Amino acid sequence: MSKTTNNNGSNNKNNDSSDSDSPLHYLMWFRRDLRIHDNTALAALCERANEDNASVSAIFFLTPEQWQQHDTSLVQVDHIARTLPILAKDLKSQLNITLTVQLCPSFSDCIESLTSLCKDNDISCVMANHEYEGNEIGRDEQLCEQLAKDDIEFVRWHDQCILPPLSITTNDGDSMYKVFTPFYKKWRHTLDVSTIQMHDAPAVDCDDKIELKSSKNSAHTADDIKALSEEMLGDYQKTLQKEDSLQHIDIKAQLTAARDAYPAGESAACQRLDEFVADDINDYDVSRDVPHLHATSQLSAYLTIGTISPRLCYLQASKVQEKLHGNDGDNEDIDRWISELAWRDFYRHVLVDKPNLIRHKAYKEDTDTKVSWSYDDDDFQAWCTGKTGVPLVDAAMRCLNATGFMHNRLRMVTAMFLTKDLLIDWRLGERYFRQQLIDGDFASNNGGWQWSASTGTDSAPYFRIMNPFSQGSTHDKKAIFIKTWLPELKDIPASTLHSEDKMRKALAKGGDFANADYPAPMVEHKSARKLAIAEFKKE
Ligand SMILES: Cc1cc2nc3c(=O)[nH]c(=O)nc-3n(C[C@H](O)[C@H](O)[C@H](O)COP(=O)(O)OP(=O)(O)OC[C@H]3O[C@@H](n4cnc5c(N)ncnc54)[C@H](O)[C@@H]3O)c2cc1C
Repeated sequence: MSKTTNNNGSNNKNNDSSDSDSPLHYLMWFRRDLRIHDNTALAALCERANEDNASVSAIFFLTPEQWQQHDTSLVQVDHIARTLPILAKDLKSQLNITLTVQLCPSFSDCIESLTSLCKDNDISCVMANHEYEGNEIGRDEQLCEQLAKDDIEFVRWHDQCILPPLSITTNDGDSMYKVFTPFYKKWRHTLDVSTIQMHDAPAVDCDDKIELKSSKNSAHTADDIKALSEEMLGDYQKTLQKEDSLQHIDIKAQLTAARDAYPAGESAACQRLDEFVADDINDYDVSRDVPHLHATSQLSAYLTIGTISPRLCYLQASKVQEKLHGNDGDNEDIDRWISELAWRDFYRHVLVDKPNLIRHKAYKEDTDTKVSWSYDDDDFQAWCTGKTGVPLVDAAMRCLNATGFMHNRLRMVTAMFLTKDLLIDWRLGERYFRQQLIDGDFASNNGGWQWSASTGTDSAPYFRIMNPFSQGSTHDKKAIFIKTWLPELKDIPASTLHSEDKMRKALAKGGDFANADYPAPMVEHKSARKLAIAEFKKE
């Protein structure tokens, strides 16, 4: 286990149970790790509590102001809100821990609340899992200082990745990999030669529980947590509804779709993993690029808020690989899926190595001065609303707006279209995705956008620009996905939908589908491609 602490974890007067007869109280601070199994901080805290005969309480802060500042989507906030009562029940029944959920709009409120919670309740040790984004790091550092003043320990554990950020370094020293393939080889090798640690928390023995004294904006039972979370969600929804840029989203329909697709809680996430590993992983390499098949795991929403551990995902996939293909057995499907989990780790490693990314900087800094990005609002709105006249792009954007999810291949296609065909600044697309995605996650989203815009580390070469029409013909041959999301195109043959020239002719005055309620392609791909390449070639 690798951890960071505001002291060395030893000789702390508060944690020496022999010093005093009064029982010790410890606190688990849940953030993006809303699960019980293989939660590194939770396991460490419960083990220590049992050694010290201490009680354990848990806290989660609802931070709507901060979420809004980070463009967290309503569907993701809803997913968190739906998960909390389930977590509260599981903690109580399985680990003898009470979860308190408290409304603390911003991170500075969290620092204040947590400090007074610790003082008021005689809490001597707080544990949490690391978060790697800028504001989160700043919050934790400030809190560390605050708590240290009162000799309260604050210990953080690496938990979000399969292998902790900065742990995979180049062979010649300690620099970080900038390219995925060598990173992946080292990552795989490290996992092959060492046993991966899973951390399951023991139930807490000490019954001397404290009910956290906190403000009226807090809840301690599953029912009260549900009510408080729903109230916060309603306010969050109202705030977002005021934003002009989101007027085209049917928020209620999006919420309903996301709730149907993503039942909340750790058991639901584990069930999804089991089903994927049993039914779909063996076809992954072939089917993962066909959007209408839904052949990927759809675990990202759970991984993002931490209702499932990435190590469990890796272990389950490895077990199937071993069972079906033996110890040395390579299997392209399973290898491919594991490599996607490694991409998730890779982008977190990149973020920790280059914290500037959080300040909206391009990884390849020269692209920030060289490329004259467009900020044309009409073009951007056409992309957001799925009205570009490019069927695969529009179908993907309408799917995102309606469900809060978009298939990986389509994320690449739509991101490339925005940044290369429309030459719009990738940061606008990155933000829009965060505002809609249920799995919105800074590192993976930023990584995906900078890959597509050719501004990132190991990104797509600037001259290799996807043609969104050919992408349709390769990955949605019969246009099943396109027609699902663009019913106005249902009568147009797939071969027409996959050809820019044919579409222009079909939709033009006198064309076969001139009456279709659908615009002609807003740019000519061939000339847009030339312009984009010229921008990147500039000295
Ligand atoms: C422009 C763009 C933006 C993206 N934004 C996000 C985001 O905000 N949050 C997010 O989780 N993923 C993001 N991705 C990565 C990827 O699209 C999603 O993780 C994937 O579509 C989720 O579906 P799944 O769970 O079925 O994935 P599977 O194919 O089943 O993959 C398993 C897991 O591996 C991880 N993973 C897969 N592909 C990638 C990838 N390219 N980069 C990083 N991790 C990956 C995810 O955690 C995923 O759940 C983005 C990709 C692009 C190109």
